[in-house]
This record gives sequence, C-alpha cells and structure tokens, in this order.
Amino acid sequence: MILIQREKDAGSRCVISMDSNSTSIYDPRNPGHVKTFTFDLAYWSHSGFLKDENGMLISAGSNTYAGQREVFRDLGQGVLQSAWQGYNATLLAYGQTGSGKSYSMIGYGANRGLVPSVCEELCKAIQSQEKNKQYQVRLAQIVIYFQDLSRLKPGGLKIREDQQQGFYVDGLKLVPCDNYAQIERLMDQGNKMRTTATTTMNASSSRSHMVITIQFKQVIFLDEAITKQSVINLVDLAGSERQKSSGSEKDRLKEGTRVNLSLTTLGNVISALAEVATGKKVLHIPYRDSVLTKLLQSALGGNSRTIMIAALSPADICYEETLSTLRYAERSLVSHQACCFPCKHPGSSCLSSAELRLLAESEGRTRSAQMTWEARLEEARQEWEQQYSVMTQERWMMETFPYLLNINEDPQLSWVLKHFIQDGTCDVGQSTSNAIILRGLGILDKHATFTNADGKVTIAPQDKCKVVVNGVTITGETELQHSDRVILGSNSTYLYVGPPAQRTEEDLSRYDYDFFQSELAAAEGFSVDKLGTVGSGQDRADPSVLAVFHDYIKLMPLVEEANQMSQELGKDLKFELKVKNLALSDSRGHDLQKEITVKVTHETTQQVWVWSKAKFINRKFIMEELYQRFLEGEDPAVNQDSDPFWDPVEAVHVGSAHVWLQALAYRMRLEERAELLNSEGLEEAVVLINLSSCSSDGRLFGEDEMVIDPLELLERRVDFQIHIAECLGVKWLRGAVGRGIQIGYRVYDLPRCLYTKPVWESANPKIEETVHFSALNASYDFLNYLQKNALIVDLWGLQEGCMEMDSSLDGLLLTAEGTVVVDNPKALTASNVPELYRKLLQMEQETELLRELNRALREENALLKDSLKKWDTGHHERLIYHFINKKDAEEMCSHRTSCDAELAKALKTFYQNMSVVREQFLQLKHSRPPEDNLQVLRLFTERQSQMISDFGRQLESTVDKLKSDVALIVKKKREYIAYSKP
Ligand SMILES: Nc1ncnc2c1ncn2[C@@H]1O[C@H](COP(=O)(O)OP(=O)(O)OP(=O)(O)O)[C@@H](O)[C@H]1O
Repeated sequence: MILIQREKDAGSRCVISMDSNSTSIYDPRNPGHVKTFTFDLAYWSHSGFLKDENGMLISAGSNTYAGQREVFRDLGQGVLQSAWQGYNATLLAYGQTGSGKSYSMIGYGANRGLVPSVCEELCKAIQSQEKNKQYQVRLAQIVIYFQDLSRLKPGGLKIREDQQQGFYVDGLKLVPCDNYAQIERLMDQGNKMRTTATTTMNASSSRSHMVITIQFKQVIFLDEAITKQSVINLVDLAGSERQKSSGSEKDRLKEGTRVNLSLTTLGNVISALAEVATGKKVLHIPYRDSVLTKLLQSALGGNSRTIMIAALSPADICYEETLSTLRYAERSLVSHQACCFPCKHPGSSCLSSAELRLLAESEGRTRSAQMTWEARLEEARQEWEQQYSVMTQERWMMETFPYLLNINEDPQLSWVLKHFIQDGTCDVGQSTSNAIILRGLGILDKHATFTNADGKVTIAPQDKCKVVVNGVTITGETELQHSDRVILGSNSTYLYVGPPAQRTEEDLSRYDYDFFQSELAAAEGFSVDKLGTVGSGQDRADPSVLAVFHDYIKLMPLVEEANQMSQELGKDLKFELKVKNLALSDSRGHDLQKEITVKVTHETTQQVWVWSKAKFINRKFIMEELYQRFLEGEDPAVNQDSDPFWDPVEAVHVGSAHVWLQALAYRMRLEERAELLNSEGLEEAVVLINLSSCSSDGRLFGEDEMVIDPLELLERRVDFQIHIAECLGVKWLRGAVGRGIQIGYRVYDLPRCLYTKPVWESANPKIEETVHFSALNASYDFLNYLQKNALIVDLWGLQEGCMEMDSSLDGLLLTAEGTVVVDNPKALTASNVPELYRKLLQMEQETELLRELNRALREENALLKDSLKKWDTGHHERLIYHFINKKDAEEMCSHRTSCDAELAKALKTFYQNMSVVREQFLQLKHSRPPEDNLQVLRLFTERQSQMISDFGRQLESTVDKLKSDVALIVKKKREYIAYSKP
C-alpha cells in the first residue's frame, strides 16, 4: 500500500489488516490490542499493486489488492442495477481527510472513481437499449459548505419541504445530459466553481460535502407506457475528523452547533434506520436536524439501497481517527447496508458550519423537461462548440504564456484554476479592474504586479502586501523561475508555471499543499531536525516527533489566517505556534513527547493565553463564521461570551524546573539553583530552592543523621521542608506592567498544588516561603518516589485582572503541629482510581498474552518431543543396519543412550522450571483485586505488575534453557550421524 507523502515522511506504519470481510486495527501504542470489525465487503489497496502504462493502479499479481475496477464491479454495478429496477440508490463515502473518499468516489487521473464510472456505464447502457424505450438522465452537483450556513439569507438557496415530495432544494435545476461527455463537462465546471468558491472562502480548511444527484427516468412503450424513475445519490462526505469534537469540550465556547452537526446527524439517522430495520419501534428519525440529512431523506430511507464506504488510513498516526471511522461504519452496518473499506491514506482537516450551494447550474441551463428532442440536440451542439472553443483557447494560452496554477489542501481542487500572465504588466488582486482577479484572505484590492517581458517574469508586491516566493517573504520585484511556489495574502497558494521555453520534464505534482507549508516552516527555521530525533544512532526521526512536525505545518496556515482575521476585525490578538516539550511536566523527566500549543498575545495589553491545538481549531472555525458576517457587511461585534477572540485573563504557565528529590531519601540537604525552562526549552528564570530533611519540630538534620539506605526510613516518620527563596531574572516580569508571578509545585500524593504568595512587578522577586511536610509512616512507594522523581516547580505568570492561585494550605491534611501530611493512605482519592484501573486493565491484557504464550509453548513442546521421538527411532534402526560391526553398533547405541539421558535431563529441568512458572501463573490468574480499599488496590496493582514481570522473566529463561539444551543434543546427534555414514 502506498502511504501518502505526509505519512511516509512521518515514518508511519500500517496498523490495519484485512482478512476476507473483517478488518482489524492494531493500537500502535499497545500492539497486543487489536480490534476487529466485520463488514459486508473489505478492500485492501495498501500494497500489492503496480502502475500500468496509463498510470492506472492494478494488482501486481496477488489477489488481495482491490483497485478502482474491483470497487466499481462490486458497488457501482449494484447501484446501476437498482437504478434500472427503479429503486433509489445512495453511495456515501465517509472517512477522515486524506483517507481516500474522493479517490473512491471521483478518482484521480486514470484511476477513475465510482462517479465517472457509474455515469459512463449508465450512458453506455442507455445507448445500447432498444428503440421502444426512452430515457432521461438529469444531473446536479450540490456542494454543502460548512462555514456558510450564516449566509442562508434572502437570495441564498434553501431546503424546502413539500407534503408529497419531502425535502427538496429550492431552485435546484437538474441538468439533462444526453451523453457521458456532457456529464464530464458538467462535473469539470462544477469542480472549477467549487475550487473558486473554496479559494475565496477565506480559510484553508473550507471543507464540504459534495452530492452528485443523478435522476434516471425510463419510459417503456409496451401496450401502454410504463415509467420507472430512480435517483442515484453519490456523496463524498466532508472529512470526519471533527466527529470526535476536536477537544472543544475543554473550551469555554462550544463548537458551533452546525460545525459538526451534519455528520453526527447522518450517523444518528443511519442508526435510527438500523433500529427500524431490526424491527425496533423508532418514534423519530432526525432527518430534519441537518441540511445533509434533509437532502438525503428519500435516499436513505424507504425504497432505497444505501451503501456506505468507510475510507481508512492505514497509518499509525491516524489510529484514533481510523478507529472512530470503523465504529461509525459499524453503527451503520446494523441496518444491513453494505459497508466496504478501501484502505487508503490519511491527512487531516477540520470543518465548519453549513450552507447549501449549488454549483451545477450554469447560465442558460434552465429549461423545461418538455423541451423537444431536436431543440435539446441543437442546444447541446452549440454548448459543445462553445465549450470546445474555450478548451482550445485554454490549451493555446497554456502553450503560449506562463501561468499560476492553484494548489489546494484538497488535492481534488488543486490544479483546477489557471491564471495566465500575458505579455507586459498585469496587476493581481481582489478588484475586478485587475488583469488577474484573485480573492482570498489577506489579498488586497491591488496586491501585486506581474511583468512579463523579454522571456522573464517578475512579481512585485504592492506596498505592505504579503507575497511569499519559495517560502520567503519578498519586499521588492523578484524574478520568478519555472515551478516557483507563490503565496499571496494569508494562504492563497499557487505554483508558477514558467513560459514554455523554461519548462522542464520535472514532475510538478510533488509541489503539493504540504510541500508549500513545509517550505514555509523551513524558511522560519522550523524543521524535523530542530524538533530532534530520538534514540542513539538513529538517522530517522521518531514518528511522534514527525507527527508533531506535521501538526505544525498543518496549523501554520490556520494561524496565519487567524492573525489576518484578528487584524481585519481589530481584535489586536497575535497567534503564534509553539512546540511544548512534555518532558517538562514529567516528574521522571524522560517523556520525550512534544505537542503543539498556540500562544495568544494581546498586542496592546501584552496579556497572554496559551491554547491547546484543539481549542485553537475550535476557535478558528467560530472566527471564520464571525469574519464571514463581517465581510457581508454585518457588524462583527459580539458579546464577550460568544467572542472566539476573547477569553478571561488567566494565569499563564511560564516555565518549569525539575528539582530531584533524591537527597531527601538519604536525609540530606539540597540547595538548588534550578532553571525554569519554557515549553521551548529556553530559560525564563532561575529559582533558588532548598530541600531539607528535618525533625518533626523543624530542626534541620545534620550530616551525621544521614541514612545509607533509604529503606531504613521505612514505616518511620519522615519530615522535610521545601523552601523557595527567590526567583532571579524573571523574563515574564521584564518590560511589561501589571504582571506578577506565583510558584507552584505538588508533592507526591497531595490532592492539589501548593502555590507561593503572588509577587508583583519585580524582576528578581523575593519569595522566602517554607512549607514543612511530614510522612507519618513512610511507605515503600513514598521512599521510592523520593529516590526516582523530581519535584516539578512551575512558574506561573500573573497578569492584570487575572485570578491568583490559592496560596493557602486549605484543603490539605495537617498534623497537630501544622505540617502538611504526605504519603497519606487516605489521600488515595478518586483521582487516582482511573489510573489504577488503567493499570489493572493493562495487566489483564498482559496476562492474556502470557496465557497465549503458555499455550503456544505447550504445543511447541509437544511437537518437539514428537519429532525427537520419530527422529530417534528411525535413526537407531538405521544405525544398527549400517554397523555390521556389532561393537561399533553398541558404541553408537551407547551414544544414543547418552543423548537420551541428556534430553531427559533437559526436559526434567524444563518441567521443573515450568512448574515454577505455572505456579506463578496460577497465582496471577487467581488473584483478584480488592473491591473497596483503594490503598490495598494500589498495593495490589504494584504487586501484580512485579509478579507479571517475574513471571515473564522466568518463562523466558525456562524456554531459553530448553532451547539451548536441545540445540546441543541435536548438534551431538548430527555429529554421530555424520560420523556413522559409511
Ligand atoms: N486507494 C488508493 N490508492 C492510491 N492512492 C490513493 C488511494 N486512496 C487515496 N489515495 C491518494 O491519497 C490522497 C488523498 O486521497 P483523497 O483526496 O481521496 O482523500 P479524501 O478522503 O477525499 O480527503 P478530503 O477529505 O480532503 O477530500 C490522494 O492523492 C489520492 O490520490
């Protein structure tokens, strides 16, 4: 299977396997964890293919690969069959962005998808029909854009309801088509309009559902005329990644209800229909909850055949999304609809809210179904001629002039628009007075000027207009070379195709959307290398690092757009991408994972917020809706509560330091100057902190009170103090007014963090705060914690108007002397429970694995014994036969006996070891977790983990021993045979 470039770069591995109709998915973080789903059909297109001379992907000989042809044979033919019988049919492609929905439905190049194949086959079949039949094929292409719902206003298209007809699109004109060429043209036009709409949509993530509706009418003239009518709906759904609600639950602003509504509603409708199909009584099918389900009402229920294609990405980095696609499809399957799984590529994207837009209409296409055959033929001929001349002219222009070729995040919409740069100078921008009219976020009325003279083309940005060439922002006139990448405004991406004389054989398809973004990132100094590789001697970056890099380049254009919108709406906010190193929040410091965050700064007040990636994506969609309203002349002012640009002022996490606690395990003192590093690993300040072991009354211990072994402290009272003296060189406090800091840390099992009192506006704030902690009966775990963990000391930045953190000791358990109790068995609160259960679950899985291993070993052992026995008997007889000399034979027999003895010995040892293993196994199997005592539960999980690892070790050494013994015996036997050969 081919992974798409992004996945290849990310070193992705395939986590999908298919066997007949079942599809299994492996959890990449826990490979023993497999989930299997069964569907009506499953298609594998990840591997086992080659490209034929036309560029079509075909099987390389194995019968596991399914190409477009196979998918059409199984699904497309079925759809056509239904249509001929007069039934409605609907084919929906569901899956995350980049998983292959469009590949399955529309196709790329020679690999034509279901839509063109169904249309062509239908037209062909009509042409070969007998004369006593009449057919009518009418087609419409409907695109439902998410972020446009707010534009459903007078003049816009609407979904209406009719008693008989159900829901219908007001004003939708189905265009009669007489042959496949007409359909192809219509779809090309639709694609162009869709691309233009998307590029002017002011957001790189404009995603849409695309519905191709084919109305097929047959009139058969027998004794009387019989009419059959059916509707085929072919639906390329928008990327499903926002199904799991991109983390908006953590945001103050809920995801715009329309944003994700359609896919959720589609799922609800399908699942309600599923219940109906299984005989359950369903009171309500929520068709009217979304534009999409309204539109598809007749296609989903009633006399209709529905097929859902769930497109899967095989890549490990898409595991979560793919699993959710499989679950979505499983939910649909109960209704006995066929589901199939072309296994494809991943990607990512986001959606937003909805309007209905019709693209299939073109001027002059309004006509009545009663139009005469001749008139229609004449109109078709004229249209064809007109089209032909447009095509010829475009070809001529391409062969004569250099041009800009649009590149879109959705590959279906890339390479669709061409803007020719004719001789002389031509201006480019939003205004219709320009020779090249380009719309898009951040593009001004007159944005730049192209000059095409003496075989050279240059571009010059207008004052302060943003023009980027090959990743670098240009400020003056710059000469363009063939295949240069040009970005205008925020994110309107174009590939420059030079004059014919400059063109080369180079394959331009490598300059896709990701290429543009990676180039931009590189120009800003951001690359995979900078993020770091993991492991010694590896030249390939760790997949998690690559995944972060890809997140970064995916978010880059969104951040750019958010900045542009903020500027135009006068919000005064600046958005910046940051890579957060999670090692900073890991008390053992060895978690190398990173994640992307977005730093938001108010440019006037210098207030700062840090948003998670999910929160940013969520906000970005709400921003787009607001911006759209602004563009349409509405007042963009909203109240704070629903303003995506607004958040209450909050304390910001500025940096963290690790202070190792080991000294306390030996009753030693530690005076530390620890660097507080920000999420990018840069120093934000230095904290002076002292850790001191002390007596219960606070007397600091001297050197002679040190312990050699921390276990000496087991079950004894252990007291210590944490003294935060001061913070030096706090960058957060420099140069900005109204700022302060607090320091927070959390010790072992305390239910919450402790914070120092706020200190405002001092570059080197004195803190001088000490807290005394007591472990009244130090547990093994606590002593272990002291030896192996660091205290994470967080620096929090306070800003004017924000809430301060609670610096009291309220809510903590205190001793009579007022010291804070740690290592408190009762402190095992509900918050620890999920972690314990996660461990238990993991243990259960491990036990299951071991059980299987044990089973396999037993089988292997039996086989081994069996083959040794056979081998032995045969050779003994042959040996006697060969050795006429009785003495020799006796000698060989004695060798054999000695081998037998050795084998018996080896097996005996093995069985003895195995009985230890078995005992351990039984112990593991029968130990049950305590039900109510959480403290005991914790001890139990730890003991179990220990036992599992002992068990594993013992098992491994037992097997290894047997293997090496047997290998020795076999070697000896071979030597005897070699020796015994006449
Ligand atoms: N089965 C396949 N065999 C070969 N290439 C494929 C296959 N599936 C997808 N691809 C390639 O992967 C890329 C992404 O596929 P596609 O555009 O179909 O994704 P999508 O799910 O429609 O995404 P979007 O939601 O952005 O439209 C395309 O370049 C396509 O050619």
